[in-house]
Amino acid sequence: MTQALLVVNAGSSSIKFKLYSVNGDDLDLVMGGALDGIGSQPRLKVKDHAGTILVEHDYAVAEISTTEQAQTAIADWLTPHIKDYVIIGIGHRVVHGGSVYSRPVLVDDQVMATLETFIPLAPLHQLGNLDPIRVLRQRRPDLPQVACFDTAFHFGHPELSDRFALPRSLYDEGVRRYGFHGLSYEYVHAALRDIAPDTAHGRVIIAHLGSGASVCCLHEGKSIETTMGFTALDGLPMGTRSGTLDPGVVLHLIEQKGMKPAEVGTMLYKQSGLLGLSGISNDVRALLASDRPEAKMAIDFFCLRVAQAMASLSVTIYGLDGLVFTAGIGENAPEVRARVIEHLRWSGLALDPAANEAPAPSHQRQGNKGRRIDGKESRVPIFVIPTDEERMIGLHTLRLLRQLKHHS
Ligand SMILES: Nc1ncnc2c1ncn2[C@@H]1O[C@H](COP(=O)(O)OP(=O)(O)O)[C@@H](O)[C@H]1O
Ligand SMILES: CC(=O)OP(=O)(O)O
Ligand SMILES: [Mg+2]
Repeated sequence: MTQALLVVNAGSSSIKFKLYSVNGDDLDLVMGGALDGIGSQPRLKVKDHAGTILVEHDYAVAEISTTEQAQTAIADWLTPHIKDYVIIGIGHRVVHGGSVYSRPVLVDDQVMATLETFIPLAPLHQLGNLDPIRVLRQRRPDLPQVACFDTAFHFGHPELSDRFALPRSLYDEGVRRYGFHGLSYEYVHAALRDIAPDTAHGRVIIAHLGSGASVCCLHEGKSIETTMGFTALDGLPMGTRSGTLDPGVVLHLIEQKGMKPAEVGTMLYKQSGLLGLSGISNDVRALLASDRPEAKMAIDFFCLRVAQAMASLSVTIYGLDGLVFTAGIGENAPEVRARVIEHLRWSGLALDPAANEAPAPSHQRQGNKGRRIDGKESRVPIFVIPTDEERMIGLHTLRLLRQLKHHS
C-alpha cells in the first residue's frame, strides 16, 4: 500500500486539507479540499490532483457549527476514500509558535499545552489551528502529528526587525515582532530559487496578499523583516483586519468611547480592513466588481499601503533584486498588481500589461512554479508565484518523521 500524509490548514471558519502520497523525498498530491462556511454556509468540496471534483456537499448550518463537527464530517468522508493508503502522519499549520519554536515539532501533551498559551496572541487563528490536532489525537492516537509554524521562518531575524520602541522589559516578556505567513514565504522562495536562482539569492520582496496580507523582505533566502508583528493584525490592511494603526486610536476607543477591550478586538480583527473601509465587502473580487466610490477607495488604500510596504522594506535590505506577488489577491488580481507597481514606477519597476493580465494557471496542477510579469523596461524582475502552504507543511512533516525514525 502507498504511504501518504495528510495536511490540515484550519482557520476560524474553514478547514482545508490535502492528501499526498509519499514519493521518495517528495510528495504527490492525491486530493485536496476544504470544508468552509462553518457556522454560516457549510460546504465540503474536494478535488483530485487533476482538479476533478470528487464531492461538493452543502450542510445545514446546525449540522456544522463548530470546527469539531467540521473535522468529524471531513474524517467521515475521507475514511472510505483513503483506504488504499497508509497514513504515516498528519501535518498541521499552526499560526503562532511564539519565541519557543523555530522549526516544526512533533506534538505531545506538553507541546499542546505550550501552543495553547499562544491563543491570545492569535485570536483569529490559533484555537482553530489547535482544534483539529486535539480531535485527531483522540481519533488516531497511533498517528504522529506535526505542528508547522507561520512564525518559524522569521525566527532569528535581526533584532531591529524584532523590536517595538517600547520599554525593554516588554521585549523580554515576549512582546516582539514575530511575523507570520512564514510557510508561504518559505514555499514561494523555494519556487523562486527553481525559476530564478540568482534573483532568489539576492534581495527579494514577497507580497503575500490573501485574506490575511503581509509583505516580507529576504536576503540570501532568509527573512529580514516583515510587516506583520506581534500578532497577525499588524502591517497591511486586510480583508477584515485594520493593519497598522496609530495606537492612540485604541486608547481613544477604550478611554473616550468606553468600548470594552474585547469589542475593540472584534472591531480590529473582524470589522475593519477592506470591509470597514468600503462598508461593502472584505472580498477583493466584490470590490473590483463594484462601481461604488467606497469600493474604489478601499482598493486604492490597499494598493497604496502594499506599495509603501514594498518601498519601506527595500530600504531594510538596501535595494531590490526581485519582487513576487502571491496568495489569493496577489495571484488572481492583475488590477491590484498593476496599481501597486504604478505607485513604484518612479523606482524603475514596470509590468508587461499582457503578461500581467494573462489568466492564472490552475492552482491544483503540480509543477506550476510561477511566471514573470515585468515589462522590458523594468529594472527588477517581477513574478507571480502561486503559494502552497499545505505542500510546505507536508514536506516539513515528512522530513521530521524521517529524522525521528532515523534517531529512534
Ligand atoms: N480572482 C480574484 N480576483 C481578486 N481577488 C481574489 C480573486 N480570487 C481570490 N481573491 C481574493 O483572495 C482572498 C483570499 O485569499 P487566500 O489566499 O485564498 O486567503 P486565505 O487562504 O487566507 O483564506 C479573497 O478574500 C479575495 O479577496
Ligand atoms: C497569519 C494570517 O494572517 O493567516 P491568514 O492569511 O491565513 O489569515
Ligand atoms: Mg491565508
